[in-house]
Amino acid sequence: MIQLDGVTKRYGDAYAVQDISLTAASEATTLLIGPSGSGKSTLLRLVMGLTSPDAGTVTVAGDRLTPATARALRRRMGYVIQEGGLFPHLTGRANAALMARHLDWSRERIDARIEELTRLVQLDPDRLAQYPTELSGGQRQRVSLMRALMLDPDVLLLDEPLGALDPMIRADLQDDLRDIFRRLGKTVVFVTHDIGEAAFFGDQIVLLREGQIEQRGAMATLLDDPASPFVTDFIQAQRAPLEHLRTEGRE
Ligand SMILES: Nc1ncnc2c1ncn2[C@@H]1O[C@H](COP(=O)(O)OP(=O)(O)OP(=O)(O)O)[C@@H](O)[C@H]1O
Repeated sequence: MIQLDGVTKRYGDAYAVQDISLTAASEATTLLIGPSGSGKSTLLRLVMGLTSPDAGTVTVAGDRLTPATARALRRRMGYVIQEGGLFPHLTGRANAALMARHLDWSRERIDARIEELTRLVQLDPDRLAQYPTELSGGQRQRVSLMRALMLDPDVLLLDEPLGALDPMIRADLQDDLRDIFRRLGKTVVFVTHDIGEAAFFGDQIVLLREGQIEQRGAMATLLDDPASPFVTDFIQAQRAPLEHLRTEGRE
């Protein structure tokens, strides 16, 4: 579980995140959505301890995040970003095993974990000998997910992990990811711009606006009982595929 209490982060005079209190439950997926600049990535970075709040507290799996605990707590969190963030000079395997090697895991233990994760993320094991530039976007994100899961973290944070993928690969990975989240039962926090993706994954949807929570709840609640016109506008701003064909009377 992740808990934020009254968390504020300012850059200069501007609030990136303002007085946010939020619980991301265990064994559930919390979706952060909102316009560009609304504070989604800042929230994830605050949870990772990559940036510290000006006010408020962050608690991860029961432990309060402070400069003193951040390093150890970060090992209990897996983090995946849009382009994967893999090191280009390391093979897929070396990228996935990086933290385990840093922690002096034995070769046997690393090999066993890599094999287990390769099966979980459904990656052809041969791909692991390749460098990130030799992999497709979807394969890269599967390796990124392996890296994030290597130490079997309590928490998985994903910042637009599928944003750079073409629609068919994206749909494939969405199916696989949802299955993986359900199987692992971890606390998952997932940032996306895409309403459809949020609805597909989200047990809880948190819609941010200018660093504050505009509305949270199930997607059906945001649709049927919007807290403000902004909620409706945000949801409706995303066109359904082929919508224009209908409005042009071609269906
Ligand atoms: N390191 C930084 N220095 C200064 N301002 C920052 C920094 N990081 C974020 N901000 C500002 O904080 C606000 C929130 O940014 P953040 O990246 O969290 O938004 P976001 O919702 O993730 O946006 P996007 O969807 O475009 O990724 C923005 O106004 C941004 O310009």
